[in-house]
Amino acid sequence: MSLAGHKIKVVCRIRPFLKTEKPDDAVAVEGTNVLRVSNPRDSTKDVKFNFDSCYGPDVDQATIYRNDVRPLVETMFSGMSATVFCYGVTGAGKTHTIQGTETEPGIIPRAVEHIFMHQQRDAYDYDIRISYYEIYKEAVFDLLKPHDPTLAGLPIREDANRKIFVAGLSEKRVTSYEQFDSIYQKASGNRRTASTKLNNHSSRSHAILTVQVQWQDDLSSGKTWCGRLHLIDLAGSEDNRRTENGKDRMAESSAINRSLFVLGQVVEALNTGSSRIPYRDSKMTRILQDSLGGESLGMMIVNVAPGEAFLQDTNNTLNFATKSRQVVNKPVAYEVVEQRWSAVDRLQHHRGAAAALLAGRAGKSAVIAVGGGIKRRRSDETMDHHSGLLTDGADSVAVAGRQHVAPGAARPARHSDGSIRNGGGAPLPQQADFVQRAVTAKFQEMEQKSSSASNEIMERVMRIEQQLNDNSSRLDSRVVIDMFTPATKLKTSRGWLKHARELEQKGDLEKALVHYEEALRYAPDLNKLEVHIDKLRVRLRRQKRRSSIASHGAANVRVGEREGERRREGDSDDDDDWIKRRARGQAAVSPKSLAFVPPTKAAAAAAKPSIALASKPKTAVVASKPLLPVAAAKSNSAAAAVDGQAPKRVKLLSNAAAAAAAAPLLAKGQKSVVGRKFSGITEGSVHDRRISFGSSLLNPFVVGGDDFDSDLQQRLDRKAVVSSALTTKRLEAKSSAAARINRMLAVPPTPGDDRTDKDFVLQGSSDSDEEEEEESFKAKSRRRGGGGSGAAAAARVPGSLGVRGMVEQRRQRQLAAEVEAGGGSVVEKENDLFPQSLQDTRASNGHSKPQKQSRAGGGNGGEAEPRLSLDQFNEICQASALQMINSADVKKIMKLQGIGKRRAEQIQACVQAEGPLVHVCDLQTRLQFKNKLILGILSTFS
Ligand SMILES: Nc1ncnc2c1ncn2[C@@H]1O[C@H](COP(=O)(O)OP(=O)(O)OP(=O)(O)O)[C@@H](O)[C@H]1O
Repeated sequence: MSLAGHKIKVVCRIRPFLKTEKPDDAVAVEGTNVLRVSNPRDSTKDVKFNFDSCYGPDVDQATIYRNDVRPLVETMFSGMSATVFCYGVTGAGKTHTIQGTETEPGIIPRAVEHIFMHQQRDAYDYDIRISYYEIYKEAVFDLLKPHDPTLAGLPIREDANRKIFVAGLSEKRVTSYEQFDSIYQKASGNRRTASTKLNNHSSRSHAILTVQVQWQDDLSSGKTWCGRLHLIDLAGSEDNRRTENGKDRMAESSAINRSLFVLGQVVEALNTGSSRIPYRDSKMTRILQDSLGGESLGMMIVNVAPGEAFLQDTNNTLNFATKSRQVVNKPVAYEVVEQRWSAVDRLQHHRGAAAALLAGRAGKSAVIAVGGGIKRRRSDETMDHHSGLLTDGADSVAVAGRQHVAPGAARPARHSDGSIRNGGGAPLPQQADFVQRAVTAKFQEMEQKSSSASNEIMERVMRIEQQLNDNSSRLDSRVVIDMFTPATKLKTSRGWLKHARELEQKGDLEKALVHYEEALRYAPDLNKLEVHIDKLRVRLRRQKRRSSIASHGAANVRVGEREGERRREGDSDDDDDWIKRRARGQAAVSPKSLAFVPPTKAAAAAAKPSIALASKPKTAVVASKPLLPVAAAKSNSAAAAVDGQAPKRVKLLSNAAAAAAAAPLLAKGQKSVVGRKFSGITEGSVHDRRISFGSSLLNPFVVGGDDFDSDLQQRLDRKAVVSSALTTKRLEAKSSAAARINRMLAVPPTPGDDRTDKDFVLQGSSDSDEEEEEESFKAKSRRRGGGGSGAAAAARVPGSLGVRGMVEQRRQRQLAAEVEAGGGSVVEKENDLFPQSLQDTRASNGHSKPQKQSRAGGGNGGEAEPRLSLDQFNEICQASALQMINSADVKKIMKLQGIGKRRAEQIQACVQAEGPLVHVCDLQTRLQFKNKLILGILSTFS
């Protein structure tokens, strides 16, 4: 039986005036179902509302129950679900209506009493259970259990019949009204209430009591029916200006108002036929889902507070109630409400299924009917359909406790070999025993499987729910994965694995690793995969190290080529490209760094070797013109090797020479050897460079010999020791630099100071600052080819000699000295500073000073220039920084380390207002700059 569209029943009740209220006639009942309300905008006019029933303030609880609620409760005994909920503003009498008082019991006690009376009257054995919970601040709490603040709210779920239920909610079986009353009173004490300005016992939550009645109408039929009654006391909508709620009450109030707002939206959506009904937008509407447009019977009691004071609220409430009246439910008839299988039914079903299975294995179809003489149930039919094992019961004969085969159907027979085959006639007793045993065993097995599976599923669901509650704010990926079934996990894992393998085959190890790791997340038991991932990680690390070494090696050589230029990461496009090409075997050496030509015959022919290679060179000769001073300083052994018979180590050559040296090897097809050796150079060079600063005989640009690899290996082994020593050195250097800066900061020199530090700026130059200044200007103008303008020079600030100016000055003086001493002309001179100091280094190491061919007649008569000490260099930095600062040019100033536009403008203003700085440290006194910043400025040039 099913009821066609059933509109929600709306009943209106006006509470009497409280003692504190001043009576008026703003709201009144006319007849039995009309409510007259003064128009809140114009009190001279009235607004009328029609409802199913309207009750004035003097109507008692019993009348309302008898007239409207009782019929609904009765529907329970037809296996239906019904919901009664009270709606209204705070203090309108909802709790009074649904719960009542001891002297005036409300709907709940009356309904339960009615159910028990029904039980006594009927012959059925009713199983009555109650559950009671509240929705407090959008969380569901079980009221039948003592309140535990540490517990998170319970989740709301939907069962297979799309019925809403609260997972994990406790149910209590009640056998008498007294028992119910004691439980209910205790549970009501757990409900959250508080005093507000409008209600001393204001409900702060929505409370839902569910009474479930279950019974079996006929033992032989096995039909179990279940009717449910939901009695809901909604919290009242609140105007916080009137309730004067505090912070806590406000939070509760906003949750209440929000859920009531969603309720309004649900009703609106139902009335407009919207495709989306926002039930899920609040817990309360989710609970009411079945009662609003669902399959329950619904009734809303609209509680109205009388008096003008509530007129606006009353109007809103009644408008909403009017809209709700249009909501149509489609209650489902009791015959499909719920059907439970008894254990006997299940056993019989499985017996039948197993017997059919056996018959099927025997090669013949069998039509076996099962059952104890009872009529077929709809659920049986469903099972039959799914299993495909049982056929229409109309053809079958069912006798309790025995199996019967349909007339004409094949029957199993026992043959001499004991096997069961198809045969005619009635089954033998042995056959019946055998089938019975097989069926029982099968049944037990299936039972076990299904119970363990359902246990497992339940456990999983509970675990997931727990995790979801624990991680309500964020959905952890573990939680998400846990939601998958084991089969899905495995499938997903396989998908990741497939992709990972493809990527690995393509050589994209990094991505492959990520995919493998994903696969492992879904299938953490795959030990082999774990091992494979570990291996892949090692491979990847190696690969990265190699490529890092390669790139550093290239950069290292580039450092040599650019002679002291600071290596900047990211400017190695060509080298990166080269590295890639090298990996493909298309390039031998970096185009920028080493002068190693591509292995083409044309290049080989074009190149003219400037050095003879040994007859059986075991190594490639790789060279680059520029040398780091230290590399050259350590190149004695290499030079010796060049002069010797077996050039196992060869000094760096010019680019062309290196190309020429490499060409024969390449031409002879020793590309691989060259490659390997080159690879050795590249790989080793990073470490070599570091080590060569120490004591190694090899320098980074010299390579060769069988012992190279072993030597390299040894040095790599010592890498850790050396690098830690280097770190210590660097730290020492840093701290000493900092100390120096601090010294400078402590006693800032002034232009008038007597410089006792002979290393300062220009060693051996004029004693006075004026002379020094003049000298620097001269040097500057000389560097510019004498074109320096006097005005520009005059604008220079004392002590602001630039780095280039100083270098130029020194060079000029040296040249003059050389010309004076040797009388020869300087034909060509190195422009760079370092080759000279390199020579000085060699000289100071006791080696004969090599004479450059280009210095015609130069001899070695020139006075060796003293090395530029670190202090000198710092002073140069200082001077340069000052020059930039005193230029008062924002753009220039901004080039200093740590100086942004704002600071630069500050400095500019300061210089313009107070004149040029004498010392960078003056920034501290003038502009309150920190020492750290001054250190940064100075480091611009270091
Ligand atoms: N029909 C009635 N007869 C007598 N007193 C009533 C009636 N209805 C309500 N009251 C009284 O009005 C007051 C407020 O009622 P109640 O607590 O039921 O309001 P409420 O709508 O549940 O408020 P809230 O939403 O804040 O919980 C109570 O003191 C209650 O006793």
